[in-house]
Amino acid sequence: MYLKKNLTHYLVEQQRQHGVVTADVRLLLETVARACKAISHAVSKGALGGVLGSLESENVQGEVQKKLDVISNEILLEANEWGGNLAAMASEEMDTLHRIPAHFPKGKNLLLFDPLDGSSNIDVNVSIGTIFSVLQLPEEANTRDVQEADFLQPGVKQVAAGYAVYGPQTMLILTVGAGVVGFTLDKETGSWVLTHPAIRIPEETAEFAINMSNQRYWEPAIRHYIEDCLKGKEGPLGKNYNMRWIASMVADVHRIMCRGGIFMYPRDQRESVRHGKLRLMYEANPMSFLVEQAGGAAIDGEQRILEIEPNALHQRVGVILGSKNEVQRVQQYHLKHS
Ligand SMILES: O=P(O)(O)OC[C@H]1O[C@](O)(COP(=O)(O)O)[C@@H](O)[C@@H]1O
Repeated sequence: MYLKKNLTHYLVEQQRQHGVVTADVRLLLETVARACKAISHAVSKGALGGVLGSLESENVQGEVQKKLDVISNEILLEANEWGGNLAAMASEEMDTLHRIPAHFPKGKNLLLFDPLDGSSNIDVNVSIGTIFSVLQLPEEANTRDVQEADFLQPGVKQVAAGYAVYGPQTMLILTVGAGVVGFTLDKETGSWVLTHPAIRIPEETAEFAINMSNQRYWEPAIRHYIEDCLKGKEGPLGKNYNMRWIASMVADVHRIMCRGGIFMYPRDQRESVRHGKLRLMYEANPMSFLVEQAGGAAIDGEQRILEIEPNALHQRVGVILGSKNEVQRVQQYHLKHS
């Protein structure tokens, strides 16, 4: 064997032997992966490429955009416009949907992405990533212009999801609904090599990830849970917990994919930010699909995230995901304290 199994080989197998991915979704995923390579290249240049720092613009959420947020968004749009596999795209960085221009063939899928997640880490050389989700275009939209409402499908309808993490290695973690696999970018050959053929999240953990500085805004359930974690072996949970917080969801979730843990960005008690920080369509849904496919669980507090009926493209939700038994434990705290 001279060549290691790569992304194309894996996807062709999923299409031909297992029938879990269609030809157009396979080609679409290859294009997204190609875009991630270009983003990885831009990220790795840093100050040498003049790509660090902020712009004067704000995105639809009122957040200041980093240069690399905008560059990554452009790369994903440009790579995916002409392939004929998509009807429209939606991005955390754009106010509304982006229809495939009329001079390109219109496909039957929808792509959603957070082009560069973990903005606060871009300029300080800490891992960041790209998150993406693929939905099918509803039948009735084939004969008319795509609308925002066509994207508002619950996460269980996703046909594929994944993320690329730009860290010490560049990796692509992917699900097409048949488990979770991981590829490492071989920068010499430019190939996404299958290095993690069956990612599983351990059911038990004693490691949590949460931004502790928001403690005063948490719901009572999360406050009680963390208080009990901090009591360690002598407390009601009977074990000593460790805390990790990178502040890039991609990197925090990737750690959980590798060794288990629980990640929380809970809902906020303040009226103005009641729904939490993370976006359902670009962050919570794709990550929940991946986590469940790896044997973990993902809830907003009480409810399974993948079953939430979305009401807006940029909707925010509480996110609690990771090792199954620990997520269920937090769900119990919610049932008890709500
Ligand atoms: O600044 P905080 O509260 O630590 O938030 C960090 C969280 O925000 C995010 O960076 C998302 O926000 P951005 O999309 O603006 O990057 C997540 O990746 C991360 O988990």
